[in-house]
Amino acid sequence: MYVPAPHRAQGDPCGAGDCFAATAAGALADGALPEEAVQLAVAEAAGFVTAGGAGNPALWELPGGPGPHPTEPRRPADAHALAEAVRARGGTVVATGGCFDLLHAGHVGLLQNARRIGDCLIVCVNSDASVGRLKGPGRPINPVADRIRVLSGLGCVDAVAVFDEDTPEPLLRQLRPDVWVKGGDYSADALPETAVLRDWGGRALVLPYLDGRSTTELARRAALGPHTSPLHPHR
Ligand SMILES: Nc1ncnc2c1ncn2[C@@H]1O[C@H](COP(=O)(O)OP(=O)(O)OP(=O)(O)O)[C@@H](O)[C@H]1O
Ligand SMILES: O=P(O)(O)O[C@@H]1O[C@H]([C@H](O)CO)[C@@H](O)[C@H](O)[C@@H]1O
Repeated sequence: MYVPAPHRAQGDPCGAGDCFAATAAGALADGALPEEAVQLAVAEAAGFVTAGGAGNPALWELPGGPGPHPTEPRRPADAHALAEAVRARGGTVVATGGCFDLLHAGHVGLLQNARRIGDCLIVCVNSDASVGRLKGPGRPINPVADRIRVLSGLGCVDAVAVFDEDTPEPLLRQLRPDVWVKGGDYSADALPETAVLRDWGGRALVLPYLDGRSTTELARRAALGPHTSPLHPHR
């Protein structure tokens, strides 16, 4: 399988192989297909070389300098700073958006697949007021602080940003992601975000939809309590 580098990387190639190997191994460990892992590793190594390779300590030095570091919990990055940093090293910024009220297997599959597309995944989450206007009375079930915490706990999510408007366009104009992702319950051509991304050459994608999973359905089943029928997990 031949995977061309996304761009001709000018810089110190020292460390590019290690960057490739580490990225590919991590992607495979996250469940990526071999071809996905190789594509991701090629893009990451090209970005590493462009950003100065092993000669640029900022790419490999731990915050606070060399030496043993406590395994402190990963703090969610600031979405705007993350997008800037990834773009500066030639990486691909992927973003998605939604309410993510009661997180379910469909959400997690979408987020994991979205992360594999680029070099970071930023989740744009509707504020509580925005969810209430969109989803109706009694929503959100989970306040935004909890929705942020749950999303930030997923290894595939690098940062979360909240927006209060009815649609994420103003936030997208600030983040300028290369790729905008939604689930298969949407059509990319019909998304209002598609036109916004086109302003800077970005593109919108829809990814596979896991049938039978939705927050609404989860809430309905939870309300039925023990009388609810079992979900058919194979679907
Ligand atoms: N079953 C699913 N499989 C894949 N993606 C999904 C699934 N359900 C929702 N998504 C995607 O997750 C994102 C957040 O959607 P949302 O929070 O509205 O989920 P939902 O479960 O449909 O919620 P609700 O039932 O409240 O409408 C959207 O991009 C949506 O396309
Ligand atoms: O969780 P949902 O219902 O997928 O989130 C909504 O998605 C809309 C979509 O991106 C089309 O614009 C968005 O406009 C809305 O603000 C919610 O995020």
